[in-house]
Amino acid sequence: MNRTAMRASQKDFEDAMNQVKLLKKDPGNEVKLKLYALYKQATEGTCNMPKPGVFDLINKAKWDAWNALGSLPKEAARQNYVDLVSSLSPSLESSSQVEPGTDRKSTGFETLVVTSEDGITKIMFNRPTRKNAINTEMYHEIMHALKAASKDDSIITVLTGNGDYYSSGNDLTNFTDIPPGGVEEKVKNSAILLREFVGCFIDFPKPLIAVVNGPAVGISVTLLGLFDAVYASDRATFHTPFSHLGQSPEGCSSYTFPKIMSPAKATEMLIFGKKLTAGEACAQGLVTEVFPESTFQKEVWTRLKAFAKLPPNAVRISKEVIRKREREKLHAVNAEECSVLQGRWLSDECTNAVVNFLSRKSKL
Ligand SMILES: CCCCCCCCCCC/C=C/C(=O)SCCNC(=O)CCNC(=O)[C@H](O)C(C)(C)COP(=O)(O)OP(=O)(O)OC[C@H]1O[C@@H](n2cnc3c(N)ncnc32)[C@H](O)[C@@H]1OP(=O)(O)O
Repeated sequence: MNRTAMRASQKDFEDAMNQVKLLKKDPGNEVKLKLYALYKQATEGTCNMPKPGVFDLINKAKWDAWNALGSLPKEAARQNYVDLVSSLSPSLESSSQVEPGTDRKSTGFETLVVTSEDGITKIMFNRPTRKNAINTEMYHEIMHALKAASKDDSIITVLTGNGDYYSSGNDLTNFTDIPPGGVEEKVKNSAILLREFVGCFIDFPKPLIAVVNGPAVGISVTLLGLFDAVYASDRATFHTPFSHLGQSPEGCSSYTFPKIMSPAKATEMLIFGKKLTAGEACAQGLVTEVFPESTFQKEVWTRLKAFAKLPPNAVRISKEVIRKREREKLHAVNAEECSVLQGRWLSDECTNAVVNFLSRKSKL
């Protein structure tokens, strides 16, 4: 069958939507407008929205692109969308072989499930049997997912965990994979990776929201200081046992935690490894609100869906106004923390703690 005779199925269409998020290169505004218009036409039909005001430049450009499609049938719009995405990404054909039951999920991630719906991109840590510990692949995939989310149509981005944990932090087996260049090379590359990883959170342009479904450890806690809101189940705990692990604070927590919760309270967490309950973390300002486990998911997602209906430009611009003064400072803190950690990772204190965990002699 030639392409014009083909009719893209709903699944082809959804695969193409996911593929757009994985594009390595920004396709540019013109193509993005075309994609937007075809998507709206394929899902809602002829443009039925009131024309935005002249000063609402972005929404007016979107409206114009959609309206220009006139009464193009939904099926044709769906096919044109799939064809356009396929022309942007030669790998679309092969990646359309997603497993059954993965509709609406993005493909290509090993350690995450990424979905985008109702104006919300959800990035879910997906290593539940390892308590969502963050291995090297997951650091890379989170960065990739955040970069895609910063450019997609969503209004807010949510991080959450699959299973009983939010995340147990850095996967301690990351310490065992030593390259031919030796431990010094490993430490240097890990510091570069960590700096880039935390940098993605510092620079993220849309509201970033953590839905903390269970215990959180290490870097998954420290990063919360860079989020715009943190909603927690009353089952969640917050633990940063850096001294116990012979390590030192990261994720800009050496700067954000004393500001959020006072220097003395930050000391208890970051130096003495005090584990906070969700209620305590909320009282200290690290958590925005705590919900009973029985109603957590329902209440939080209802609230997030309402946030995602707010005018996108106002939301994005407000985040920029709130965050921009601190950005340079946060990058400097991040660089310093990573540099200090390089020394820690080479220390006997750190080596012993990791060996004890991996040989099952210790747990938090
Ligand atoms: C040379 C330098 C390279 C460094 C590369 C670094 C890159 C950036 C680093 C950024 C700095 C980050 C710092 C941190 O995040 S510090 C926090 C690290 N996390 C921990 O120390 C947690 C360790 N885990 C535990 O103590 C327990 O597992 C836990 C209390 C979380 C849960 O206990 P529970 O009894 O409920 O469950 P299990 O222990 O049976 O867990 C199930 C299996 O999952 C494995 N697991 C869990 N967490 C981790 C982890 N963080 N790393 C590796 N593996 C983990 C656990 O071992 C179980 O596996 P098995 O079934 O095989 O036993």
